[in-house]
Amino acid sequence: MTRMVPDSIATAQLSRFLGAIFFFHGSEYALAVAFHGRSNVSLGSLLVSKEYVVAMACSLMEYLIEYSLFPELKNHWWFCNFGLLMVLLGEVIRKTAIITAGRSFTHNIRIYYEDEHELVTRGIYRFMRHPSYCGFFIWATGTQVMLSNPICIIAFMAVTWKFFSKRIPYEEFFLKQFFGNEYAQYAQKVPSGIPFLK
Ligand SMILES: C[S@@+](CC[C@H](N)C(=O)[O-])C[C@H]1O[C@@H](n2cnc3c(N)ncnc32)[C@H](O)[C@@H]1O
Repeated sequence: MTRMVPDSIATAQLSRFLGAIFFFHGSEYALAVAFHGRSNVSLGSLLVSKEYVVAMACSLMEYLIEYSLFPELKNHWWFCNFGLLMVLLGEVIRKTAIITAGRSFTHNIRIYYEDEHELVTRGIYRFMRHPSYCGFFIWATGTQVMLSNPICIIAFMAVTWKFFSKRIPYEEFFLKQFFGNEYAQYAQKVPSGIPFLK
């Protein structure tokens, strides 16, 4: 006999998902304002791009389709709770990175050196060069584990990985220009923080 998923479970899962999204974007914007001042922060710091909205809409679609066709797929609470843990861990790693880097952390990659920009190698940056990307990678995958979305778990991991595989070399090209040998030595010693990216 098929075990039906009561609507209250879907409500709880979707509430967690929406809660995670609102918290993530709200806190990104709030931290940007705290470090850079409201007049220097645009709505871009909410980090809501067209591609991102499409990805999240697809994940909701996958959830609703699977919920109506295979409700038992959504009924593994240990798996959803594991996703929630990933979301929390991703948030902690990312926000620790933002707070550690302070004014050196900008949502847009700096392509010109500014006086307030110091090379950060302390705190969480001692263990990985791109902790905020590592945190986002775990957070984004966690949102899909939370929804038990098999297709989007793989798709989110692949798309985010590809995105960072292009962004990191671009960002580091400028960091090497700004900080020269100091950054080159740091990059040799410390891993990126994204699986399979040096
Ligand atoms: C979105 S932040 C991401 C920072 C870092 N990649 C991370 O994942 O934590 C991008 C900005 O941070 C700056 N940045 C990256 N690593 C840095 C470091 N170790 N010290 C200072 N600034 C850094 C870059 O110059 C860029 O303007």
